[in-house]
Amino acid sequence: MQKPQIFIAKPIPSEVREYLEQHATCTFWEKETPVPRQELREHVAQVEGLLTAGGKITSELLDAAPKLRVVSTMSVGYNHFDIPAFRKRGVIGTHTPGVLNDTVADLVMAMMLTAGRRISELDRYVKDGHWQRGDNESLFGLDIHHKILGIIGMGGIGKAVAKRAKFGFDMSILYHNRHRNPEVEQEFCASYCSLDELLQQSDLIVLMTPLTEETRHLIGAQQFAKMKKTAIFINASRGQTVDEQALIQALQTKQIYAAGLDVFEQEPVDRDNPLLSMPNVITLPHIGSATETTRDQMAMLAAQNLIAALQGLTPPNLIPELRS
Ligand SMILES: NC(=O)C1=CN([C@@H]2O[C@H](COP(=O)(O)OP(=O)(O)OC[C@H]3O[C@@H](n4cnc5c(N)ncnc54)[C@H](OP(=O)(O)O)[C@@H]3O)[C@@H](O)[C@H]2O)C=CC1
Ligand SMILES: O=CC(=O)O
Repeated sequence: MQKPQIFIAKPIPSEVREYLEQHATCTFWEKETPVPRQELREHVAQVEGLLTAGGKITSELLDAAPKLRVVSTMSVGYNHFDIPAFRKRGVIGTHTPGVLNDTVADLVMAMMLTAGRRISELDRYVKDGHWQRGDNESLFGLDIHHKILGIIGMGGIGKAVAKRAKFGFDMSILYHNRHRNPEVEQEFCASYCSLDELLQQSDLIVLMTPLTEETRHLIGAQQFAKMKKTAIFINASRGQTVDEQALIQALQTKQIYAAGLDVFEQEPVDRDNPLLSMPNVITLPHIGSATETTRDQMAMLAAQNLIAALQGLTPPNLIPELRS
């Protein structure tokens, strides 16, 4: 049987490359920079399978790809896929849930601790030579342990955060999803509550929902107004789940204490974005899953999803909305 043609739109580890070459005729994009749109259009016009990571897969791109049968993204989020367009054309879409949960949760914990104990700010303070003898109360921060953590989006990553927070830091867990999850409630003694209750009661708030039409700007001015003045807000989901102007205002007016952000409405973030000059805001370049081990696992999973679907099998991680 002839091997399918595939385009791999991002650099991948050599063992994943070898696996793909066993099963398909491959064209690899070798550069770290994203494939320019026109080049992507030319490549997808020739292939049955695409392995990607972030660029938008629109109906216009799918129209330019008459042979394309499968698009596999090396990410758990798939808000860059036009799902109705996939459905209409019968294109299969896959993603990489699970393998990154612990790595993203570690980063969320790191942001909570960094924001609470002001680690970035105080690191700068020492390096800039401001440290003097004596106990300086202006350097004090907030505890994380034994506090109330509210998780909005208690899915794979949310649960990995809850585990660390409950068993590592003795925190009490509140959560808000569209559906209650009795297992989560039992495992972490977590309490289900409305979004408003969670915002009002939590000392730390972690936003971990996918980006959908329902969650776009889920957290805006009204929601920040409900938070405690000592609240630490962490977003590692997608930038568009938060109204960034409202977040800036909440920080400027001290409605909340601090924020940890791995994602922004516009990425890369604008250099003149006010969030970048606030000492109580941790800013990271969307690196939630970015460890070598986890990225290798994600690349292999994305490759296995792609090949399984091209072979007519049900891929391990078919996008939920595309399951029949
Ligand atoms: N910063 C980074 O590098 C990374 C970011 N991400 C982002 O994190 C997101 C979550 O990943 P993961 O945990 O694997 O996803 P899951 O699908 O496992 O969990 C998502 C959770 O969000 C809940 N949810 C969905 N819609 C809503 C809503 N409207 N209101 C409240 N809760 C909602 C779901 O519960 P229910 O269905 O009951 O509502 C579910 O529990 C990804 O989609 C991605 O955007 C992921 C990896 C890395
Ligand atoms: O943002 C990363 C992802 O896996 O989704």
